[in-house]
Amino acid sequence: MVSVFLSGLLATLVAQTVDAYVVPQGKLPDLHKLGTQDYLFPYLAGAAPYFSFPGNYGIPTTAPEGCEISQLQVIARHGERYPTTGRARRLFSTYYKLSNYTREFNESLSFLNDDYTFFISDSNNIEQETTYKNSLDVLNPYTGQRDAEKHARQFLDEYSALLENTTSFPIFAASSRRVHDTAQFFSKALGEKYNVTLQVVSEAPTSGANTISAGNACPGWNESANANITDAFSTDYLKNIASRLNRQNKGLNLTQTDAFNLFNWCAFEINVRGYSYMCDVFTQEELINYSYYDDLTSYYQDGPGYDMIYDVGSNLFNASVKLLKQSEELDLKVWISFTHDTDIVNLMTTIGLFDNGVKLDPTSVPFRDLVYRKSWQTPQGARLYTQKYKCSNETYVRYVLNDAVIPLESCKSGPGFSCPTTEFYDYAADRMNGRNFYKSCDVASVSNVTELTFYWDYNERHYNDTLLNQ
Ligand SMILES: Cc1ncc(C[n+]2csc(CCOP(=O)(O)OP(=O)(O)O)c2C)c(N)n1
Repeated sequence: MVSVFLSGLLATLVAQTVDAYVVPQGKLPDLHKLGTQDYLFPYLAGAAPYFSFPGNYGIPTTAPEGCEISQLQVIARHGERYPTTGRARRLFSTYYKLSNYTREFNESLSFLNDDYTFFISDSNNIEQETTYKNSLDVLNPYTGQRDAEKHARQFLDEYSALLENTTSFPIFAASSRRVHDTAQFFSKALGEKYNVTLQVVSEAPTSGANTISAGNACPGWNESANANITDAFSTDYLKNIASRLNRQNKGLNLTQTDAFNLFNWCAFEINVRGYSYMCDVFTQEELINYSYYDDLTSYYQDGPGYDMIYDVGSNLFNASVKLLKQSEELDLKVWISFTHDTDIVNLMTTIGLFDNGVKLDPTSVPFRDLVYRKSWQTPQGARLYTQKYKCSNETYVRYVLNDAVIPLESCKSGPGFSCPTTEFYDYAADRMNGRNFYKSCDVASVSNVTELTFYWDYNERHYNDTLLNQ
């Protein structure tokens, strides 16, 4: 009797354990495609899964011989995700067009003939991080959850010494749900030794300057400010894709907008499923055009091509420099924050990491002189590390973006191509001279909060803002 009861209990337990891991299995024939498309990621406009920065000179990211890290700041993008509401709407319109096609598909679209299911199968997932649970294939190696967990382990591997005397510390997250979830996956993956308090800092415009996401509190920003420049980029590559697919599939009526959407289909399907046959639609030339269009629009909307961005990025840069200057007095040596891609791009613009003064050319793809490659800078899970280290009696600052040391072109005389702090503080002051986020963005129209304080007042305020699906 007891043994019957025990075996019943065991069966229930096993069923529960197994059930906890029930996620879609994926299709067997697609096994060979899973996790094999990394070579495309640098061309997918930052929508593809994480990849290390390709412009890497191999400078070790660890502190140079004889030097010791005294402060680390991490600012990271959320991980792999489902498309946003706007993107999903556009993707569905192209998907409906294809799903209403009544003939057999040919050539690169023939994968749609098989029992293809669209990768957004539950609208609740829109805007959200991809996880083991909501991923469309149990073997998807690119979930945002896994990325954050792996990042946490990599961080511990390199920097756990900085937490030697600190087991309780804050991690800051903008209040977007996917950003928060990434911060939480990261925090949990640090292990039970650490007691992390997530500080969820509002990204609503009312938070004004006290935000990790200045881009969300900048009413003065105008998406079309430089549209006259970016619109000059030829859309022939999109027309070519549409006409090739229409030629191969009689009666199909794809437009150049559909062709543009297919790039997002390719990128986000990889986030969700771990592979995408849609990526095989493009030629290398088309991928290059697409990624350059992303560089170009980012440069003129969120980078050095739009003067206001130096003010926007100064909100975080100013706080970062303040933390660096206070490193001796502060108990905490590690400052970790999570936010959106544009905020990191804005920050890097003010820092001047990818600004060689050459304005991006909208009339053709540059090869030799292109240093502003947004499509390389902020893939899903992107991470910018600010390192401060001490060697003998000197201190230095340098940046590591997505596993690659990116020296400051005008200040790199220190060990490991770092910038001596004495010079760095002047450099930073110069970059932010006359810059004012609050004024330039007309923040006063949405908030009276003029200063970023969360790094200094989190202990009293306990930031715990409502999460937003944006
Ligand atoms: C300076 C600035 N203000 C406002 C915007 C408008 N804006 C567009 S996207 C975005 C947030 C980032 O969203 P998303 O593109 O979904 O990036 P992700 O969350 O994937 O990192 C903002 C604030 C902007 N791009 N730049």
